[in-house]
Amino acid sequence: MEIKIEGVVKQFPPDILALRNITITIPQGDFVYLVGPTGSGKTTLMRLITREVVPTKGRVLVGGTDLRKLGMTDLAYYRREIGVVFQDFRLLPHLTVYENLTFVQEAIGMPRDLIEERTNEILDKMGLWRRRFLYPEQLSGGEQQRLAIARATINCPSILLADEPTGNLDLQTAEEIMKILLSINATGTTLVVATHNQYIVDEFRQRVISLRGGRIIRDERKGRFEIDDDF
Ligand SMILES: Nc1ncnc2c1ncn2[C@@H]1O[C@H](COP(=O)(O)OP(=O)(O)OP(=O)(O)O)[C@@H](O)[C@H]1O
Repeated sequence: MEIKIEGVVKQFPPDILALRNITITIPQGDFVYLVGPTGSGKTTLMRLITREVVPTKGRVLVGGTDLRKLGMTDLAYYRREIGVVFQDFRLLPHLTVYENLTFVQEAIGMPRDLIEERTNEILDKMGLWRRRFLYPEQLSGGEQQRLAIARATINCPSILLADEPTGNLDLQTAEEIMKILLSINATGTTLVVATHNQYIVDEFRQRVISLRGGRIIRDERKGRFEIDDDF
């Protein structure tokens, strides 16, 4: 599903302009880093795509559908197409690794035998098989993020949004997470990754959209991190 953001302004009350006239197209299968200082609008831009944020002006089209026009039922179906990963993992603490994965499939009415098959497959792929009966707090940061990515992708979303996915991880673990995100992208999933991690952006070169004060100041294929000195 192509993401098209057209002339979007987002104002939060009373007068915070989080996004100012944003226009971008992200084709299906793209890999995009969103970079920029704190408060530049990265998270708000991602929340446009999940429709947690509705534009003050302009529109957001995903797969040709204007998100503003989605009713409750269609929105719920639409959101199945979007996986989300956060810096703080947001796993369910009272469920095991295995249950964190089955839970999201049960929620969309997946048949039990398929749930079991897909859960085992992804546990294996993410190197979490031996951890399957542990609880999130018993995992390392990298393992928790692998589990969060597994959970976000197990229902095969078209788009994966990752907000600072390597923020709490050391460099080696961050690299490992990036390789997983790139392998997911290689299967055709669109990736949008907001990050402050210069090393990762410069090491795994992809499209870089740079925001400053709610505006896009740069949009480059195989871009670099490059934060100006005046910020
Ligand atoms: N729900 C909200 N209500 C009011 N203001 C908000 C809301 N969400 C975001 N903002 C403001 O919008 C601006 C952009 O915030 P946003 O979280 O998108 O920035 P960011 O680039 O993701 O920052 P960070 O790198 O710290 O995550 C900030 O000034 C923020 O305070």
